[in-house]
Amino acid sequence: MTSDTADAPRLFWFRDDLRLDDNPGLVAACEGKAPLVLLYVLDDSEDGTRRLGGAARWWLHGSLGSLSRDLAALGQTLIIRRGPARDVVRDIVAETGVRRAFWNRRYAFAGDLDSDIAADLEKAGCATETFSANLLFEPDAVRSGKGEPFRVYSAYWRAAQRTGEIRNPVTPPKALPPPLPDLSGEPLDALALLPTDPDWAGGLRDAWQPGESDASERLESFLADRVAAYAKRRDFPADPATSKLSPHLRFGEISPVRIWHATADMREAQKFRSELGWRDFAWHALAQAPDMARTNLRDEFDGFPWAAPDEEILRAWQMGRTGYPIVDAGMRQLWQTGWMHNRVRMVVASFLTKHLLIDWRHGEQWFWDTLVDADPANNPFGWQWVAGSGFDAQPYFRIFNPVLQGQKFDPDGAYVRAFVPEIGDLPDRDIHKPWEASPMELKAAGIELGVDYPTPIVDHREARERSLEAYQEMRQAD
Ligand SMILES: Cc1cc2nc3c(=O)[nH]c(=O)nc-3n(C[C@H](O)[C@H](O)[C@H](O)COP(=O)(O)OP(=O)(O)OC[C@H]3O[C@@H](n4cnc5c(N)ncnc54)[C@H](O)[C@@H]3O)c2cc1C
Repeated sequence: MTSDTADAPRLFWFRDDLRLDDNPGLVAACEGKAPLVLLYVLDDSEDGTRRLGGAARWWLHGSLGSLSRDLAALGQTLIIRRGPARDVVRDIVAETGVRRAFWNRRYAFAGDLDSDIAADLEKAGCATETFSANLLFEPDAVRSGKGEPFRVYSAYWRAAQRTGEIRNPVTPPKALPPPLPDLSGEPLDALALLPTDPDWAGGLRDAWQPGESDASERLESFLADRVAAYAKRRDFPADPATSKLSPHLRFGEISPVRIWHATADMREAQKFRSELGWRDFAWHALAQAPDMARTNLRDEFDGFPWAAPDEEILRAWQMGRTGYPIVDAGMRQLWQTGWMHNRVRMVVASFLTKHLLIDWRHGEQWFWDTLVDADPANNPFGWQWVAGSGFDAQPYFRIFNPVLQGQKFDPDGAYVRAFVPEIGDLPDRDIHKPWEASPMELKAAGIELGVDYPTPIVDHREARERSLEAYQEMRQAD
């Protein structure tokens, strides 16, 4: 390396790794004294990445604000720019004379885009160095004995753990090289990530604080108070039993490697750690099928006879007005807080695809727009898993009964009462099936069914038969 290159400014490009702790690319970029450009690019061009939905944009605003403040405390500046990443990165390198660029790796379509950008930069005389930072095991690192990727989680996870030690986390830099004077970006507000007219984000503000420090506090409190009961209580949506780290992980405010090592000596954390394995597995699947948000992983589902789109029915599901309390509670939790409990995600996704026979892509898109943790791998993976079209999926013919799911996982109705308050005065016996309450009970609870709360939009038994027939039709056509 010439001294010219050693003194030239360096670039670290932040993407889904909005943190200082355990950020290998950032640490490498900080070696030496050359000035450092710290860049974030908001790319809505859909070239290699998916345009973020509304709730995720709200989160991103908070996360970038928090990162900017943390960097400012170390004398640095986050340069925020907008536009197709390929153009923005190429331009900033030309503008600043950067000769070495660093980033943490992305995968699937985003990985292809990064390879194109690296090739552009090499041509312009700028070397690139990339790092593993956001998964425990990168998608290509886990292979069967025959060198094949996996389609079954249990085999994948066994093989992953045989591939060797997970790297040690790196500590955050104590000091950062100076910024380049006179280099400017856009103010965060100019990205217009927050909703204004109307401002629907009140519930999100009440529920969350994006940013690295809240992520690590959440991990600490989870490990101190809740991890021991996680395996037993994680399916009960009224319990604060899970970590709620998903949006922090989605935006890389906390590293899975940091979490892995923080739980190394906790036997009781095994189940929790295996959920991080599912996250890796979803990325392993996305790397095999980058179009997973649009294309069935099992192609016999291409012939599935989904119902013709019915806006009114879809709207009832989206707004939590199906008449099935556990489904409605989940959909309202999502709308109000930008998050939904995992068990209930499975129930509402099953209800959409099986009871309503609506193509899973409609649900996936709604989640993409409304979840603060909307994730390019986990979201389509979760939808295809429930719909039956995915890798290692739940069989299509396993159809959740929303009443039984409610009674089993929300036995005293606390979750339903929190999000469907208009039926909150029904006795526990009826809370998951208000249509079976007696006229006297309904009156005592102040409910007129069909007026204050809907009657079920489909009958469970009929819907179940219809969806099993649709499944048979697909199998016969295949
Ligand atoms: C239809 C459907 C859609 C989903 N969409 C998303 C999504 O867009 N983003 C997302 O992060 N998760 C998604 N999930 C997975 C799961 O519901 C959430 O990760 C989990 O509810 C987040 O809550 P938590 O952080 O408290 O999880 P915890 O139980 O505390 O788990 C810790 C972490 O492990 C990962 N994890 C947990 N469960 C899963 C899982 N089943 N699959 C993959 N990773 C998992 C998450 O990163 C999570 O934060 C979806 C699941 C379904 C059924």
